Amino acid sequence: MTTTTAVSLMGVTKKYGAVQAVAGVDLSIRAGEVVALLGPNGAGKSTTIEMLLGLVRPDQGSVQVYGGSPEEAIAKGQVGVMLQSGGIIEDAKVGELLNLVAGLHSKPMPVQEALDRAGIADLSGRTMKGLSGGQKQRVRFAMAIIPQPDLIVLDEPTTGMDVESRRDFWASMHAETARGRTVLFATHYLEEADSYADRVVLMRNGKIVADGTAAQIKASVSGRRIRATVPGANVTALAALPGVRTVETRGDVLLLQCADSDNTLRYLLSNTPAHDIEVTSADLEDAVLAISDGSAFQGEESLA
Ligand SMILES: Nc1ncnc2c1ncn2[C@@H]1O[C@H](COP(=O)(O)OP(=O)(O)OP(=O)(O)O)[C@@H](O)[C@H]1O
Repeated sequence: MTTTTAVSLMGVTKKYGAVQAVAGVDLSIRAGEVVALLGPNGAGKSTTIEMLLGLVRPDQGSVQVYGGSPEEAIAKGQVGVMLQSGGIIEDAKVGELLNLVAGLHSKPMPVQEALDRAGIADLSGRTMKGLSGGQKQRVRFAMAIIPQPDLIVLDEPTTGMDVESRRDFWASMHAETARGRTVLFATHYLEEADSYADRVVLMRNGKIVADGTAAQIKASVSGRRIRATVPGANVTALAALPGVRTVETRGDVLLLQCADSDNTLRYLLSNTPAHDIEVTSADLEDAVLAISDGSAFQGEESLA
């Protein structure tokens, strides 16, 4: 069986004035994958997405979507897009806007179905400008799925949503991925990447610095976190212990990141009045922090 490549970026770069927004990205996404593009502000996520959609032309490199140009894939209705802003007529009613979008595509799903799938059937008669940020995001989601696309691209889709709306949104999204759609979404939320993506692509300074499952990325950061109450702790002495990466204090509570937790525990129990000790594995947040400050990997492509 051949696997279809949905997206292929090769050697893509983009500079804005002196800012190297994207500094050489290679990314291939197979049909059916759900990929999170994760990274801090200014990492180059939106620029990468804009190049993938043909909205921004790369300085160098090539972009292919389903084997053709992004423009061709979009014209064929293969790509549904949900960007952070734009695409909305503030004076239009939700239903009217969706009818307008449906009219632009050759095989749209019925507007009522898009409303239902986005969980906004009750908003059909409402004017866009009266909606909350989270409700507008759901309308954008409905607009993205109307063409019945093979690939859905979402740039920070849950910005402006509260926790419950985010959960509902991802439930709707899950129904789409269960239909076999390929999804690429940019996010700042680690738990979204962890919970909803098959694959996490971490960007920093315009480059991909890690690419793998959330579990692989977590595993790349060996070590443990120790939390303990240590009255009068000598932070300098603890920070100097072999295997201790960082020490944070919150009153008498210490948080230690350690490559060698056994050694650190032995020290704490023998040399300090430490109590209420908890030891936990590094989580995705630790991994991302470690990768982002460059301490986890020597090479850029360790997981790629
Ligand atoms: N149109 C533009 N003109 C000038 N600079 C830009 C433009 N778009 C992006 N940049 C710059 O390129 C860099 C990458 O920006 P980009 O928006 O791609 O990052 P991001 O990872 O999506 O960030 P965020 O999470 O804040 O949305 C930033 O330094 C940004 O200021």
